[in-house]
Amino acid sequence: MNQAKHHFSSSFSAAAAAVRRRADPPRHVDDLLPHVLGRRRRRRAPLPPPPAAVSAPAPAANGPTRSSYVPPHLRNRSSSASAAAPPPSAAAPPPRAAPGLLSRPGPGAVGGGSFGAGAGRPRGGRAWDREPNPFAESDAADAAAAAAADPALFEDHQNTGINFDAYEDIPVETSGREVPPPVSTFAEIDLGAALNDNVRRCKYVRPTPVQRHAIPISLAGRDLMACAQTGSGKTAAFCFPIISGIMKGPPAARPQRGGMRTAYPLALILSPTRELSMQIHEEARKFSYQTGVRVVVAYGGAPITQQLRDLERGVDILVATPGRLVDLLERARVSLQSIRYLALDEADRMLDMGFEPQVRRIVEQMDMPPPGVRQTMLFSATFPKEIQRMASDFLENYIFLAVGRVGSSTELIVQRIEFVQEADKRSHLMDLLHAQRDTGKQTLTLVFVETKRGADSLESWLCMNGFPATSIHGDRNQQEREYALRTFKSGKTPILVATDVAARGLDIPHVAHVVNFDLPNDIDDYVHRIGRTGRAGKSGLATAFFNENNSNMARPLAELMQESNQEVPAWLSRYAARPSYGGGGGGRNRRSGGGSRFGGRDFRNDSSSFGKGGARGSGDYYGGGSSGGYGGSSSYGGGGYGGAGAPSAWD
Ligand SMILES: Nc1ncnc2c1ncn2[C@@H]1O[C@H](COP(=O)(O)OP(=O)(O)OP(=O)(O)O)[C@@H](O)[C@H]1O
Repeated sequence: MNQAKHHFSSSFSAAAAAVRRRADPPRHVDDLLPHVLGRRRRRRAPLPPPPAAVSAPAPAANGPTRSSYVPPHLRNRSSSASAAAPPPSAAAPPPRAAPGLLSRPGPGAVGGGSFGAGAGRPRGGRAWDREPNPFAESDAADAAAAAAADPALFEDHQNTGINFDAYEDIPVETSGREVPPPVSTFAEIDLGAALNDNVRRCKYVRPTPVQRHAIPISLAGRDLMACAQTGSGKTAAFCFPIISGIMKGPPAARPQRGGMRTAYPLALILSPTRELSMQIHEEARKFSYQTGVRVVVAYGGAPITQQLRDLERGVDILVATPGRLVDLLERARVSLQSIRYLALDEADRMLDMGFEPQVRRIVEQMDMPPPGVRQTMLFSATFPKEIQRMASDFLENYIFLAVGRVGSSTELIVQRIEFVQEADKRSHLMDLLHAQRDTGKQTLTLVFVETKRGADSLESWLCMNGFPATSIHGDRNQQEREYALRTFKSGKTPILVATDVAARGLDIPHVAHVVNFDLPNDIDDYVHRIGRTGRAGKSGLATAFFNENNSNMARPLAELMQESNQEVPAWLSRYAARPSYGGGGGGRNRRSGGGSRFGGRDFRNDSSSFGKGGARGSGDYYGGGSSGGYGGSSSYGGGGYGGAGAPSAWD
């Protein structure tokens, strides 16, 4: 075992040494591990032309221009409404527009009832509002990089997908009736001029595979259950159709009931963590900039008063964590009766035992329109069949989309498993960090541990040993959590020690290395954790420390690694082959046999299921429920999640 540890440590050091020998300083994690990545390395595309060209497109001579753009659902408004709210004009900003604050349609102008009918917001009086430019920061960074002629910095702000070709040969499965065909380019999709402008501002040159398939399906009004690998662009895949649909849809009818201060969003996006909700909100704000579509976020741990004020100013898209949303619904400050679109990000997490009761309450027991009336989209990188079965309650005549295998990890992430005894973990981590430091490259490292106490103690120990670190977990207050993320992102504390609260969805640029200091008990949690690196076509490195305590993970890990073309250490294969160590006792870790995820992917095609809801209570949901069952996952219980049924500690 020590031999195995030694082998991998030395291969890492050899990689680092090889990097040091290079003439050019390495700028990428590919450079960190040339021996591993050599066989898969792709040449980086030449830098595209300066972004100024794409961020400020010249209006077409005859076609519709941004200056004449009026969201379609406003075009047939009554003359009194139009008199009160002149059409928006990006070309003719209001006199008070300041740099970075561009004009947008005023609250009375867009969204009809959705913009706070009965929500107490001024209607018709104010024609223009000031919408902070969500691109200001990246534009400034681009400008600074261009001025400094530093191509490295410049490259970091490209979203052209340095290695997006990596996704091209991924197998795609769709099932369901009359599946709309995929598209190859954004130009083929009628998203609307204002949203197209934002796609360009985001520097998305072409859609990722999940976007190519999911966006046409959603634009066709179909319900969707979509599974695609971490970092492959699922956020835009559900945001674009929602924003486009709201822009083009009919004005919302003013609800008859409800208090004067009740907000009536048209779309609801639910996500499991506060930080992920904040991130989706930021993304959605960029996508909806100057479209007149207003996005508000509500999550726990932050003062509710500001969120109430935001809601009062009007909301089309509400991004929320379940706990805070239930609170708002109970106070009658939000009504779901106008909901047209429901999206669940990390849908499998939202429907496992920790969240399911709250989510069912929101979706089924409040005033939300039923499936078939609203449009529902469920997205995740992992989708166990038992969760698919539950999720089908929320859907009507839906299409199932799998980009890559359900629950697989991307080949962009180099996975390494090292045998490390508990007592040696800290010194081993130190070796890795030293090797990384020796490369001279400033990168971010995310270290996952199992418990909140473990996170605190590892953070202190790292700091004491000269490695600036911070931590995020459920016992830290929201301010501390946000501060930790900020200092990590900025590189001030380039090591973040985290529980599973940071495992899902977070898109942090420059995370080059994820270390599973403690492995989770659930292979899906592992997939999400390592997915914090190797995103958007970039490569990444994930190292996990394995020992006897993780024996139930041997088989699922070996299978996952094999599936994503990783070298499986011989000792891990031997562990995996032991009948008692395979994690084959059922529960979530079972990847093969029994019609689980390794076989068919849409549970409706599984011969053991009987269509919608037909197989509930049988098969792999309750069956085999020994280890690794839903409530028993210590990554949720002991880690950041506070135990099954207790997500409110961190939402
Ligand atoms: N078409 C595109 N072109 C270039 N970059 C893109 C495109 N679509 C998304 N991205 C970028 O890819 C990154 C990952 O996207 P996103 O966070 O939506 O991934 P995800 O699939 O939701 O991942 P996870 O499963 O971890 O939640 C983001 O930085 C996003 O800006």
